[in-house]
Amino acid sequence: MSQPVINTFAVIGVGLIGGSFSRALKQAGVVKRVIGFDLDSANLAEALQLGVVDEIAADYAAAVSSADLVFLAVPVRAMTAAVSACAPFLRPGCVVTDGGSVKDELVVACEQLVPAGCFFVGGHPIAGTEHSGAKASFATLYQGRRCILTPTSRTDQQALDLVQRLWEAAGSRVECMEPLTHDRVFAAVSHLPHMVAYALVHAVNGSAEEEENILAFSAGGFRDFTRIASSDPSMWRDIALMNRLPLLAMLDRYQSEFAALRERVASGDGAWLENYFTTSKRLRDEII
Ligand SMILES: NC(=O)c1ccc[n+]([C@@H]2O[C@H](COP(=O)([O-])OP(=O)(O)OC[C@H]3O[C@@H](n4cnc5c(N)ncnc54)[C@H](O)[C@@H]3O)[C@@H](O)[C@H]2O)c1
Ligand SMILES: O=C(O)C(=O)C[C@]1(C(=O)O)C=C[C@@H](O)C=C1
Repeated sequence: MSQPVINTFAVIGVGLIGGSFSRALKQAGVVKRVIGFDLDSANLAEALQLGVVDEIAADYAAAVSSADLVFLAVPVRAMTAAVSACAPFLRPGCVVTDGGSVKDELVVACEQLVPAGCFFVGGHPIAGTEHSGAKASFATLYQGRRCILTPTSRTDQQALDLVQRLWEAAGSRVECMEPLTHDRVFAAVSHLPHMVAYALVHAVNGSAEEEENILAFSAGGFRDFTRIASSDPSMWRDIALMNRLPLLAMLDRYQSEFAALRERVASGDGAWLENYFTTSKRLRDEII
C-alpha cells in the first residue's frame, strides 16, 4: 500500500509508546507536524526538547483541534477519560486510535465517545521496553514487530486502512484480531509473564531469612527473567485491572501448572521433570 501523509498528528501521552510512534512516523516522512500533550509537563517539555514532537499543547483541545489523526498512548484506565476530553474538539473526519495493551472494554467505550463523522480504530503495538517517558522513546521500536488492530462491526474501513498504513510506515507487521480474542491472547503471552515476574521478585526477596540482601546475589537467570518487573507500576496496575477476567483465568492455569511441578519436585520424579523441561525448551526454542 502507498504511504499516507498526515498533515497534523496529535499524540496524547508522549511516553515510550506515543513518543516512539511519533519518532518513527517523522522519520518515515509520513507526518508533517506533530503536536504532543501530556499531563506530566516536565515529560512534555522533554519531548519537545528531544524533538520527539514539533509542538506542545497546553490541553486536550489545543492538541487535537487541528489534528487529522490522534494517537492516544496513556495508561489503559485513563484512555476513555482522555478520549472523552478530546471528543468535543475533534475535526470532522479525524481518525482516533490508541496503543493500549487491553482492548475489549476500551474499544467499546471509545467507539461510543468519538463523535459522528470521526472514527475510532483500536490498536496495540507488540513492542516495548521496561522504560517509560519521552526520553525512553526511539524511532526503531516498532521495526519488524507486530501491531494488532482490533476492528469491530462499527469500524470504518478507510480509517482502518489508514491506521494500518501508518503502523507499516513505522516498520510494523499489522494483524487484525477481535478485541476479546486479543485480550485473552495477551493475558497469556504478556500480562501473565509480568505478574509472574513481579511475584518472583517478592518471593525471592521474602525468602531472605539468613542472607539479608539476597537479591544482590542474583545473576543472569534472575535478571533476564525479571527485567519486565522493572516496568511502570501504574501501567501494569491498569492492565491487571482492565484485563481482570482473562488474566485471572491465566493465573489459575499457571497456579495448577506450578502445583504439578512442585509435586514432582517433592516426589523426586526426575524422569517427569526432564521430560517437562524438554517440552518447555522445545516450545521456547521454536519461537526464537
Ligand atoms: N510499555 C510497553 O511495553 C507497552 C507496549 C505496548 C503498549 N503499551 C501501552 O501504551 C500505553 C502507554 O504506555 P507507555 O509505556 O508509553 O507509558 P509511559 O509512561 O512511557 O507514557 C504514558 C504517558 O502518558 C501520560 N499520561 C498519563 N495519563 C494521561 C492523560 N490522562 N492524559 C495525557 N497524558 C497522560 C504520562 O504522563 C506519560 O508520559 C499504555 O496504555 C500501555 O498499556 C505499553
Ligand atoms: O519487552 C517488554 O518490556 C515488554 O514488556 C513489551 C510488552 C510484552 O511483550 O509483554 C509489554 C506490554 C505490551 O502491551 C506489549 C509488549
